[in-house]
Amino acid sequence: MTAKQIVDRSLKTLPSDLDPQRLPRHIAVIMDGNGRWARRRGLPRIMGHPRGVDALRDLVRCCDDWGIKALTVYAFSTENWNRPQKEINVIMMLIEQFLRWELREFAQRQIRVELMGQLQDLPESLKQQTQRTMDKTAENQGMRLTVATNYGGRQEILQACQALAAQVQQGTLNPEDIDQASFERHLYTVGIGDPDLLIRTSGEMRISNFLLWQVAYSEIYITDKLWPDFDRAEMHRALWAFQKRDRRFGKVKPSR
Ligand SMILES: CC(C)=CCC/C(C)=C/CC/C(C)=C/COP(=O)(O)OP(=O)(O)O
Ligand SMILES: C=C(C)CCOP(=O)(O)OP(=O)(O)O
Ligand SMILES: [Mg+2]
Repeated sequence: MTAKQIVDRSLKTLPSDLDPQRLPRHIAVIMDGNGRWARRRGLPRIMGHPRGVDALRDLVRCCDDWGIKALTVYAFSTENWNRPQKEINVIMMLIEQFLRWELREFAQRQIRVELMGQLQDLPESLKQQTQRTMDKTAENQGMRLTVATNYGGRQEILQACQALAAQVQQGTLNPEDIDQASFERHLYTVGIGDPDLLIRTSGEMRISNFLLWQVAYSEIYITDKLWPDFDRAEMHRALWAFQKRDRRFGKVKPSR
């Protein structure tokens, strides 16, 4: 075996200092910093987004190789419509290409892909590709990849409230019976659950309207790396940091 093959193989397996029994089941990622990555190279900021897709492709492979069960990535927020139209078009085109070009790999790896957000407001061709990709991967039994597109946490919570209010109005639900479980059944993440680990790149210390309800007890890992520079070494650091955390969920440890 050549040195390169040895390195390639070692990257494919979970690093030996990580405990496979204590991996986060669900990881969510705010892929931030594409614009700054391009500007730092003297390029127009939209040139960062294709590099962002490359980083996403490798993250999907990495999570699948290392045994992560669910990955949710933030591709376009409800607030991102306020960007220049040219940049919006580039991001929409890249998401559509990603959903089309990766289909073969999704099949090989048995990855089930879904989009979440206000999908009805996306461009027609992206909506069609979304449907095709979701249909073609619906039966896959491996990792679940969810791409948050035209997603806003506040909007998600509001639409859950509207759905519950409609049931109350129809007389099929008592307001007193609304609890966390019934509320969560109306969130996009139904069936995937809350992220155990939330990663944000590019050093910003904020949530930016991502998974507001679901991150209540997520561990948060923020790196200064810009999204296009995010790689397996950084993922290794994020998982290592996660495994060092003491997740208490408001309780105290029995010995304390
Ligand atoms: C699913 C898929 C194929 C996605 C397409 C590519 C991709 C990674 C899109 C994310 C878009 C976005 C708003 C990134 C944040 O960087 P930024 O533009 O906010 O960068 P900045 O903070 O440096 O300005
Ligand atoms: C990664 C995505 C899709 C949205 C969050 O990044 P933004 O760049 O839009 O967030 P802010 O820094 O403006 O809060
Ligand atoms: Mg940004």
